[in-house]
Amino acid sequence: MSARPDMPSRSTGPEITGDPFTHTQTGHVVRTSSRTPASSPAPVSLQAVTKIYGDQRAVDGVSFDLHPGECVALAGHNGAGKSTLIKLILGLIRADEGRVMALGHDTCSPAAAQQRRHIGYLPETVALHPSLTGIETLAFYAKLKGLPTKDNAALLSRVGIAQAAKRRVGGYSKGMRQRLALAQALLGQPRILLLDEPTTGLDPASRLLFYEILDELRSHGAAILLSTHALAELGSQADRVIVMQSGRKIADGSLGDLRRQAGLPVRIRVTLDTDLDPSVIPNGWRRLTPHRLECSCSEAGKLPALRDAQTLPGLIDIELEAPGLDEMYAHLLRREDV
Ligand SMILES: Nc1ncnc2c1ncn2[C@@H]1O[C@H](COP(=O)(O)OP(=O)(O)OP(=O)(O)O)[C@@H](O)[C@H]1O
Repeated sequence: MSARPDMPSRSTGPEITGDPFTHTQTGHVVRTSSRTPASSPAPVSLQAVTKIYGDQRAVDGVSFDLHPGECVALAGHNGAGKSTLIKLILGLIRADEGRVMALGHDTCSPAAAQQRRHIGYLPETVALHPSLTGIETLAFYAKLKGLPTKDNAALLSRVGIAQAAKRRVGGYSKGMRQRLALAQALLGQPRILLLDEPTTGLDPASRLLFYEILDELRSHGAAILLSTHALAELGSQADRVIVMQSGRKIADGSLGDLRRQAGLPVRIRVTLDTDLDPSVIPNGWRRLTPHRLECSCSEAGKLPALRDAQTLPGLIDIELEAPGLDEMYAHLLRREDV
């Protein structure tokens, strides 16, 4: 791959200052990630951005920054506004209100067009020409971006399809096409990478390779935004998760922040080797079977409940079940519906 161009010398996005909290429209507050330093320039900055189609607010007053080396997952149901946000950052569409900055320029300004070669984009639906070979496809995209083609063979190798470089794309499997599409997004080692549903159609091995590539790009300082429905899968790869609903940003924070904020119960289950007398079941516990008890408690109530569990006669096992990402995500969305 070619060397990464220099980062912009000054910040053009708003400084991250005193208030580390995101306030949602229903008054809920989520602490934002503390990982990103206030001094880093934000390669992407959205300020109160709205995009309207007819009477539909596809994106409604959304603000956030993406920092160098940061990977942010953009989650939300169908129609939440994820792809529209990505198109706004790419400068493919214009915001009706607010401002979208990428690499120091308003994305609708003529100067932004010069910067687009430093932005990698993997669209949700990948349309590759079936009669071109893999290496020809990359050469085509490199030319569009005004980049040299000398590193393209190495790039195909990086995404694991070097052996198919000279085969026509029409004969590629779905996973191979997705890998090739990822390779075109990586051309020129982008400083911003926008990935729309990137793991759709990838098998487990391809996913692992994809995560490995994400890590590598982050370590080179790329700012990555990836949209997903599969929060349980991709959320754990991200430094931060932004949850969208009906065009609005309803949560923004690390997974830990979101988990704490959702306040979902932790479940503790114990197995006993004796039939327990119901009169000795501690407060807050319920009997699942004569040998199994369960307690649902808050994070704060976890340790006291575990202490209770240890006093139970005939204890042979304790299982702890934290709320899953999908459960937390569903809870955040439900909460906003109220
Ligand atoms: N060009 C357009 N013309 C009219 N409405 C549009 C257009 N693009 C998007 N919308 C509407 O804006 C809303 C947000 O769409 P968007 O594609 O951003 O959602 P999404 O979160 O990416 O959904 P999905 O997960 O299904 O891809 C939807 O209601 C959609 O119908």
